[in-house]
Amino acid sequence: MTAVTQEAGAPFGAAPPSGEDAIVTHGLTKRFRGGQVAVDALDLAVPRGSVFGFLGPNGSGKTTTIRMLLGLVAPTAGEYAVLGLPLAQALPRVGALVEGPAFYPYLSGAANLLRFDSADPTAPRGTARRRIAEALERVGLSAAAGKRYRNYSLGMRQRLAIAAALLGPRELLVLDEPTNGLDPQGTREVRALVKEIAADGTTVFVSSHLLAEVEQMCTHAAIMRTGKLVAQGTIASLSGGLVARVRVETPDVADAARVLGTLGLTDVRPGGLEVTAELGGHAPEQINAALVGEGVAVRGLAVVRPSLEDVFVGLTGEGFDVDG
Ligand SMILES: Nc1ncnc2c1ncn2[C@@H]1O[C@H](COP(=O)(O)OP(=O)(O)OP(=O)(O)O)[C@@H](O)[C@H]1O
Repeated sequence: MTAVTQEAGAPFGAAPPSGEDAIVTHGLTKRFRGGQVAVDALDLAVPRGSVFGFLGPNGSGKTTTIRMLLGLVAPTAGEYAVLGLPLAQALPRVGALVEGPAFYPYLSGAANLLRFDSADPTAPRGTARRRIAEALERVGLSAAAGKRYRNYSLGMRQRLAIAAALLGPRELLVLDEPTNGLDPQGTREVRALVKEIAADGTTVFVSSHLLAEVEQMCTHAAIMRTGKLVAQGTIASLSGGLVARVRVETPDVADAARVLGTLGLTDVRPGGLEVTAELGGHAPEQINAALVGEGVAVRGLAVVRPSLEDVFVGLTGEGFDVDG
């Protein structure tokens, strides 16, 4: 664990068992000069093998946290461990994309990666070509390896940036807002790539201000608000505290409410032209069949599952789009 109160890079406890968390922080805090607390006593646990979404509105402290984890910014207080190792030993096993790397527009993707690789004094020269070919292969750019960077699409450019972070075997990939500024196609490419990389066994820690993106792409998430952790856990456990509801659109509101009650659904709420109720363990198709069987005119039936946005609103009383 790298602690502010002890020598930087000191390990946390004994050598980690293989199941240990990829990232752990305790009370991690960053106060900038001028008094701004960007990260406030953060306790984070990122399980190995997870795709961990670090979610928060702009200014909530995501980039500052990532910069601390990578040793780019010194914490004011608290401690952290990356891969259970002293930071100097951990970093060669960590690929990171924090600010997009500067690529030369007139060089090919492969030539740009070669420049990147050459700048790494720990990378053995003799195997550079193989490393680059493997990184390009991993991000699906083998066929475009010889194409000039300036002719790459936005998605290809970001995949090349991720390839630069994957030069060498990595146990952990840290991506700061990797879909920011991409077009829809590029966003799809990067999201798919993140899933592929995770499927190969690499832990991915990815920041985002997009709730839906984290819900789609990640197995776990931590939700930040103005430097503080609001909640963390698996995506299912985060929204598990909130229950799914069924919504029936019908002009026969009273009859529909009665049928839902008879079926054993709870918290039945009749409205203008709809009735909602907690779904519980009921199958939507059986609810529909029962309603129709009782002569209720069903215009629409939907299951409304709680989203991370509902979790955020439930925990903070605010919409997600608050600015830190
Ligand atoms: N070098 C700095 N000096 C002073 N304040 C800073 C510095 N860097 C960041 N901050 C402030 O710390 C807070 C958190 O910023 P940070 O960039 O970590 O948030 P973020 O969640 O990554 O947001 P974004 O997605 O907009 O980058 C913000 O209020 C920001 O203005």
